[in-house]
Amino acid sequence: MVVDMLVALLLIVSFLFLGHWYRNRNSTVRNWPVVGMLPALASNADRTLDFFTDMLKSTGGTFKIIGPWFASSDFVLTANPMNINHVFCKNHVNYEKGPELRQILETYEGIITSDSDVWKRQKKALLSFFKYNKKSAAYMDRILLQVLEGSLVPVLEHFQRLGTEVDLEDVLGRFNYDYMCLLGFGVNPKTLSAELPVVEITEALGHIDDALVHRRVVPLMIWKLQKWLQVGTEKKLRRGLEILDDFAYTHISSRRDEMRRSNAMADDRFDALTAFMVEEEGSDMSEMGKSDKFLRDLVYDFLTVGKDSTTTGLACFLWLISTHPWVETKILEEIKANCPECNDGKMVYFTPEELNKFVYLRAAFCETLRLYPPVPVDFRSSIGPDVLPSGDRIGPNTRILISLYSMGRSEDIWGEDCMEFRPERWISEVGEFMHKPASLYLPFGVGQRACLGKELSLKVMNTVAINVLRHYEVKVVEDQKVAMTNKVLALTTQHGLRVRLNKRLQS
Ligand code: HEM
Repeated sequence: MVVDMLVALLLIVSFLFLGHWYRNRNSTVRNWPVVGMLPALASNADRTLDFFTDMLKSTGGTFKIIGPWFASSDFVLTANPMNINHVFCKNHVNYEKGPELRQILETYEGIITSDSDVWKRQKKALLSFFKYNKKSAAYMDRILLQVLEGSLVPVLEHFQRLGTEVDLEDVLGRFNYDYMCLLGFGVNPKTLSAELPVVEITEALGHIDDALVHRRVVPLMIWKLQKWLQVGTEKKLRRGLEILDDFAYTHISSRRDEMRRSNAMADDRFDALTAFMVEEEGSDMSEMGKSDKFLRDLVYDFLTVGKDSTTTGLACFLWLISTHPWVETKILEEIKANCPECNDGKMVYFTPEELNKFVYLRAAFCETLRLYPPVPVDFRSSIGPDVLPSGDRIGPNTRILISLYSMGRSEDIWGEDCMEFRPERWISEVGEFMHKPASLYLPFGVGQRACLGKELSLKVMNTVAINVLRHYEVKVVEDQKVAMTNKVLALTTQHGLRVRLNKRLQS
């Protein structure tokens, strides 16, 4: 009797298994019973972005990833321009960041993860700062020159004189951090100095990032258990958040004190925190908008949102230029043509209009961000059911991953040479810059949730690039193989960008 039951059970299991195999026999990625596509995802964990790109290539641009049944982690992956336009623009009301992302960040409600009213309030506050008026534009320019002349140049000079190698990504990260602190709270923490000191707050931000990536990839119950036990990345996260809170609240209260004392915003003071506090006064912001927690979340945005993206953009640009000498030659010619008087060794600075004259430089940056978008994958979650232009059906509460990385490497969009770094693809026969439609090229996102710091970061990246390239030849050290992390949240190099700097002879 028992044997009969076992045989029957075996037959049923075999039948189900064969049925499952038959249904999935043509699938690009094997979908196993119980564990779904987890084995394929796990075996490609060190090349997730490239794995996504390969899959999307062989499936026409949209693909459903099935996670283990116990983890409810299925998602739709797409790099189809029409789907992206649909999700970001046409039917954006049906797609939000979703509760899952917020659960990962817990008490922090930064603009990147917020939705509905919280997002509206944060966007209003940030726009009040980013909408350029003369005062804010002058402040942004002044602090950019301050960090460039006061920190970046002396540090690069130091390493050039010593002739030793330096991790340029680390240097650029510190540069951007100091700049963002000045922009965000009017304080220069001077993390960029020749000693490259260990800085508690940036270390804490690193630990927070690691833990958030961990929470994103492991099932919810695993990280909740680790949190409860206070082990691994969860332990570091807790400490990191304490340091961050301390940092943010100290700045908020000292700024409130300053404002109470002076009762006005000094003309030379146009950091975001001060701007938000001024905006608070008598504004229609709710009590929540006026709270210290709201300001803390905005401080967190400033410390995280743009700093790493700008660093990655610049580091990848300088790496690609150093490995494509013919591109470097053209950029140097363009710099010389546009500022013939720039031979005195001083920093040069350009307005956005003047930067438009640097057609080849602009093309080289577009090409860099095409191949290495600092935000490689964007997330959305559906509210109700929908049908994508590709014909794929979307259920309610479905996670959608939009691979900007795969889009930038799509043969259908960029042609057979899509993997080549070729700035010329952005320049017309008459030498003019050729724009690409926002539905095909969107390293800064598109639609309602597009990047608010795009203009600012382009200005910073172009200004730094021009000044570094004018003064130094950047040589990647021979034994370093530069590779990207392939993580979906943010692109960075795996082992930094170790370079030597040779002084350029001014001609
Ligand atoms: C190379 C540099 C940068 C890149 C590639 C980049 C890219 C992006 C992308 C793709 C998004 C859209 C995210 C989404 O749709 O979910 C975004 C959003 C955002 N970015 Fe950037 N960013 C950069 C620099 C900056 C800087 C320097 C700042 C601020 C100083 C900034 C502020 C923001 C903000 C506030 C949002 C949120 C907009 C919203 O959700 O309404 N970004 N960025």
